[in-house]
Amino acid sequence: MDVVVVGAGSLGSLLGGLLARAHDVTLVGRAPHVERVRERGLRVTGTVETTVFPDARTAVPASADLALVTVKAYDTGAAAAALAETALDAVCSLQNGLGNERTLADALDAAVLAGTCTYGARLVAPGEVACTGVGEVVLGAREGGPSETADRVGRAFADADLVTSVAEDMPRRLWEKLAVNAGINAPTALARIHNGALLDDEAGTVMRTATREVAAAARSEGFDLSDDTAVRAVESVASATADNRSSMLQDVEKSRRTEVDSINGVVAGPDAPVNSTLTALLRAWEREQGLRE
Ligand SMILES: NC(=O)C1=CN([C@@H]2O[C@H](COP(=O)(O)OP(=O)(O)OC[C@H]3O[C@@H](n4cnc5c(N)ncnc54)[C@H](OP(=O)(O)O)[C@@H]3O)[C@@H](O)[C@H]2O)C=CC1
Ligand SMILES: CC(C)(CO)C(=O)C(=O)O
Repeated sequence: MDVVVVGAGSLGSLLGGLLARAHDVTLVGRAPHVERVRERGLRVTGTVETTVFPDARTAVPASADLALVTVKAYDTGAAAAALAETALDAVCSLQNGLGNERTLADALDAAVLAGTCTYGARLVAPGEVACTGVGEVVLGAREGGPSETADRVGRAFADADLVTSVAEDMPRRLWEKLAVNAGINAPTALARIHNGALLDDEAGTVMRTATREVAAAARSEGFDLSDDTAVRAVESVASATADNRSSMLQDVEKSRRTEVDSINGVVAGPDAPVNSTLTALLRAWEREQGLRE
C-alpha cells in the first residue's frame, strides 16, 4: 500500500516507520526531521527497534492509497487543506480528540476512516522516534458499520506487524478513547507526571472522575458507554503505558499548545466540573505562555 503520513511528529513517525517495514511510506513533516530521514533513514528505538528508509518531505505527494493524519487536533483543518489536491482512496485519522473525522470528511472526497491508537511515541531527535509502548490501533468506518476500505487498511497494518483491529463501532470507541484521554492527558500534563503515577489513589480519583464525566456525556449523546467500562479502560491504559509521558505532557514540556479544547473541553460545563477545571487550568497556562488569546 502507498501510504502518506501527514504530521510526521511523534506518533506519525512511529506508525509511518513501522508501516515502512511492509509498505511504501511518505512521511510529511517538518525540517530538520524530514531532512535527517532522507539522509540517514528513520531510527525507531525503544520497545521496537528498527531502521527504515521511507520517503520524507515537507509537502504532500500528488497521490496515495491512504493518508494517515497524525497532526494535533487543532491542525486537522490545515492538514485537510494540504491534502485537498492529493488523489486518495482513503484517509484515516489516528488523532486524539473528537471532531477530526468530520473536519476531514467536510474537506476531502476520499473515504474517511476513524482510528484510535494506544501506541506511545516520542520524537527524541531529528531522524529518531522512540516507541514508548506497544499498544493497539483500532480503525473502522467513521459512521460505524462494516467497511471494505477499513478491512483493507487493517490488513495492511497487520502485514507490517502493527497490533491492529477493525471495528464496526468507531463512534462509540472514539468516545471511549476520549474518556481515556480526558482522564490521563490533562492530569499528567498539569502535574508533570508519567501515566503510571495516576494509578496512585489521590491522583487516580481525578483520573477516574474526569473519565466518568466523559462517559456520562457519551451516554447523553446516545452511546453505550458505562462508567465501569470507561474506568476499566482508563485504568488499563494508565497501567499499560505507565512509563509514558502523555502527548499532552510532551506539549507542556515543550511549551506548545495542547489539545485540551478537543479532549476535556468537549465536555466542559456544569455537568463536568473536573473536566471544566482541567480545561480552565490548561487554557490559563496556554494564555500565560502566549499560545492562545
Ligand atoms: N505521541 C503519542 O504517544 C500519541 C499521540 N496521539 C495523538 O496523535 C496526534 C499527534 O500527536 P504527536 O505525534 O504527539 O504530535 P507531534 O506534535 O509530535 O506531531 C505532529 C507533527 O505534525 C506536524 N504538522 C502540523 N501540521 C502539519 C502539516 N500541515 N503538514 C505536515 N506536518 C504538520 C507538526 O509540526 P509543528 O509542530 O511544526 O506544527 C508536528 O511535527 C495527536 O492528536 C495526539 O493526541 C495518540 C496516541 C499517542
Ligand atoms: C494512550 C495515551 C494516553 C498514551 O500516553 C495517549 O493517547 C496520549 O498520550 O495522547
